[in-house]
Amino acid sequence: MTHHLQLTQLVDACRWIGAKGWAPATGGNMSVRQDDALCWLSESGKDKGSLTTDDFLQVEIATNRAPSGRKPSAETGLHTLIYRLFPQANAVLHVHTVNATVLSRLTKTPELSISGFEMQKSLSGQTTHLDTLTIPVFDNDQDIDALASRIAHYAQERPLNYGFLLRGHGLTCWGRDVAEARRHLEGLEFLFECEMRLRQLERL
Ligand SMILES: CSCCC(=O)C(=O)COP(=O)(O)O
Ligand SMILES: [Zn+2]
Repeated sequence: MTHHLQLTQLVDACRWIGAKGWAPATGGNMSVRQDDALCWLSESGKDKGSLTTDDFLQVEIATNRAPSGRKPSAETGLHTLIYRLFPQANAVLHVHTVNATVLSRLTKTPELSISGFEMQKSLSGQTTHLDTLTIPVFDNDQDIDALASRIAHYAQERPLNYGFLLRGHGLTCWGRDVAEARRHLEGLEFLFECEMRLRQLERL
């Protein structure tokens, strides 16, 4: 599928994310890969629920530079890191959901473990609720280069699939195309909601 079609699908995904309330107050950023060298990233500071194709900027994956001179997302360095680390990743979605924000703060350890849910199978490669899903949780950082280095270091040591949490900040996830990235986002968010509700009820 050409990147033009993927960009149209990404715009649809952004509207869906906005309607879900997962990108409040300009939070979140989204991208698709064009090829090995370039991706299209949302412009910084815009309401991500009402973007058009004109609100996406071409960015060099190797350098984070935007040839247009316009300002791509403040979190450009995380998108390009994912495209460098995972050649099969072609779409990246970053959202500020309440569940991701709160659960990442409740998780004091470097990883969130989730098991026992049928919906784990919404994530590619997962075949049973009996497996334990491991989602890394990285401390948030305003220094995106430093944050990207920590994530790259983690990926050298441990499997990094589907996505990661940024503590007190949100979820970044990806897929082979926009449809898979959307499914991973919806599946992970469902699992986070279940985990949150279970924890609340278990404290009663
Ligand atoms: C009020 S959102 C704070 C910045 C952020 O975390 C985000 O996801 C949006 O930043 P961008 O530069 O992509 O608009
Ligand atoms: Zn963010």
